[in-house]
Amino acid sequence: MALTTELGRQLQLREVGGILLQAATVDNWSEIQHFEAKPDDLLICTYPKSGTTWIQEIVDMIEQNGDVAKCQRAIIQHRHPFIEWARPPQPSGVEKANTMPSPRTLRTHLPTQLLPPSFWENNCKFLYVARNAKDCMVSYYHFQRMNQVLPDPGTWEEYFETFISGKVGWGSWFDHVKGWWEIKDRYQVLFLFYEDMKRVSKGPSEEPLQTQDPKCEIQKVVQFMGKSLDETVLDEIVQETSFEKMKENPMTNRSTVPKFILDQSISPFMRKGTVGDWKNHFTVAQNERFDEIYRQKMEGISINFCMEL
Ligand SMILES: Nc1ncnc2c1ncn2[C@@H]1O[C@H](COP(=O)(O)O)[C@@H](OP(=O)(O)O)[C@H]1O
Ligand SMILES: CCc1ccc(OS(=O)(=O)O)cc1
Repeated sequence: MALTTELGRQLQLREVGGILLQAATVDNWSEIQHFEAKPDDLLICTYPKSGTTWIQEIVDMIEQNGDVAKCQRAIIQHRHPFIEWARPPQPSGVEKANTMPSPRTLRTHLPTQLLPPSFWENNCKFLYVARNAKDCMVSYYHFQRMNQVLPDPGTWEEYFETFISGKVGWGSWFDHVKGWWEIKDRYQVLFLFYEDMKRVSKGPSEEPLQTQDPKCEIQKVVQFMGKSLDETVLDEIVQETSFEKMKENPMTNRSTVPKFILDQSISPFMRKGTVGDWKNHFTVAQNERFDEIYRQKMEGISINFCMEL
């Protein structure tokens, strides 16, 4: 039984263009590549574990003009079709998107080179959220521990090697972030950072004014979406999309996903939601090695990540 389970976990990822994806996604690749985007589509793009669920909830709250009850209409995974998602016999992400009325908000973890070409051809809006690589690695490690349909991550030391070699679902963090950063001025891209969304605003004596202050970043999203919201609605969105609220919200915390898929007794989906948890995982030697690899892989890229707040 243990062997079957282990084999089942190991067989879930296959490559397309050198990028590991879920096997069912690869089986459905032709349908995904032929997906017909529309000019008014908004695509939420992230590398896994970068705050996808958080930005989805923010976007939905904006779309619903801050109406909390409307955001409770469905679990977050069902509100924005995940275009490369396939798990037969459930409808695929493409099928869900095709039946959705416009204007549509969709989501993807695909790197730029694997995105269905129609998104570029239709000059769609892309909302990209990036998270620093070290916290992303930590979050992905715990996610693979609790996600029973993904490969077992092994020990932290083993996972460190797996992650830097890009042998994880959706490929290398470095290539993903670089790819989206490099196209951002040629297309309609709003490029946000998880760390900016978490930044605490300080008072005159450096005292924290709030536990979390993503209002400025939320305002950027509102403008990007071509909307305008009152200050009180913005404040409501800040409150409702805080880590603490979303951790308790069954529509966002994945508590409806069965334990044989996501075992939250191993690690909760809403785990810590902080910047800098990597310091509790990286050894000094791993940190030095990672920084050197980062320098090499991100050479010439003018992107700055905040590693602690
Ligand atoms: N409202 C929120 N504020 C801050 N972090 C959040 C959040 N909602 C989810 N997250 C964090 O985002 C990560 C999941 O990302 P994704 O949705 O892309 O899978 C998890 O990180 P941690 O594992 O570091 O806690 C999760 O806790
Ligand atoms: C292949 C790993 C993986 C990563 C993320 C997934 O979905 S979600 O972003 O948590 O909804 C699924 C599989």
